[in-house]
Amino acid sequence: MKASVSVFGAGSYGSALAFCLSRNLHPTHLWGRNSTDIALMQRERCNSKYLDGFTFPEHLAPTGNLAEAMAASEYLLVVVPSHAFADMLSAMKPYIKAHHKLIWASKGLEPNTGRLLQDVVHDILGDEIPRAVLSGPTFAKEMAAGLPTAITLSSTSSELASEFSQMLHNPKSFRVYLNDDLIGVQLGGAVKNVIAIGAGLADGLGFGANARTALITRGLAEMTRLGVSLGATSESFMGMAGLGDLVLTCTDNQSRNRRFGLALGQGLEVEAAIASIGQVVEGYRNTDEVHILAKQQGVEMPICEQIYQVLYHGKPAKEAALALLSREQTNE
Ligand SMILES: NC(=O)C1=CN([C@@H]2O[C@H](COP(=O)(O)OP(=O)(O)OC[C@H]3O[C@@H](n4cnc5c(N)ncnc54)[C@H](OP(=O)(O)O)[C@@H]3O)[C@@H](O)[C@H]2O)C=CC1
Ligand SMILES: O=C(CO)COP(=O)(O)O
Repeated sequence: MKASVSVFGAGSYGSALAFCLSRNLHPTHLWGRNSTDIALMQRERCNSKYLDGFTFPEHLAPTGNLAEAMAASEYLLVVVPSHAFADMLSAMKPYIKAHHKLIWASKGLEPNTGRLLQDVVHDILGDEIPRAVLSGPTFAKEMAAGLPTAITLSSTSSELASEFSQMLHNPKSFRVYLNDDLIGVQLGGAVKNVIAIGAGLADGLGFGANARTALITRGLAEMTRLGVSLGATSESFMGMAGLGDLVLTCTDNQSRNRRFGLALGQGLEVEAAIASIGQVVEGYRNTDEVHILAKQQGVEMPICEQIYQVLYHGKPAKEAALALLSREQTNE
């Protein structure tokens, strides 16, 4: 009998990861907070709200019962939006047992403080529970469809890294890379969301491939500077969770952050643009969080700063672009 996993967060990504695990024959419990949605998933064997058109594999069981999901598995995979991460851990805490291991795939930082999600785990669950983070260029729909995908797993426990990477790995479709730089892997997933908004904005304004590529390249430099200031290694940002995810989300319209930027560039107001996406747009909050963190660290992030000005202070996007172009010349 293969090890079972409980996935917390039945949105598009939680469901897609549950597909990968259950296809590998791991009994997979997909917990969601909305009992009506869960009942529908149990009846239809499909998450028509977030991942329509994909029939659940046999080993995937949706549940709305938190106690049951916690008791069913040793491996707990949290995939709620980052702003709900702390509440999710607090709800799970009363059911945590000594054998549990925690993995999260939420991309973002703590709202209002810009702290890494590892610090939220430390505050709520302490240091005993083995922990790992998943990040990388992985659109939910392509994973659910079983299309070839690679991801990064980072853990403080080599045992957990090895166990969970084997559980996810599928020789036909899913490749897992290990990276022991927990900080770099988490930070890449948050900052790329901000830059993807910028790439969408640039494209929405009708700027071309040159502008988009400049944003990706200089965005990578900003992400790396911030990460290194926090203790990450610069090499991590050249991997799946850095450059990989940055390129994916800046260049493909499956990205909700990019589509949000496109909508803004085409003239929609922030709230209307978010509403038009219909799923989580992590980068909106991440922009504020990265802004806080960059200030704290004394790290210059001109692209992120201009995106912050557009989203939170109503600066016209064209003015923001001009502010970037007219900066004093500098070395790469
Ligand atoms: N989708 C993707 O391709 C990828 C997503 N990610 C990351 O995964 C995380 C989740 O995103 P994703 O699944 O795409 O988002 P979706 O918008 O598709 O779904 C969000 C899910 O989270 C649930 N949720 C929201 N708030 C809470 C809460 N307080 N407690 C419990 N559940 C909650 C929602 O429930 P309800 O329906 O009731 O609101 C919904 O099921 C994000 O951090 C994202 O960056 C990472 C890689 C790829
Ligand atoms: O993180 C993602 C792919 O790796 C998903 O990106 P979006 O949240 O922009 O859709």
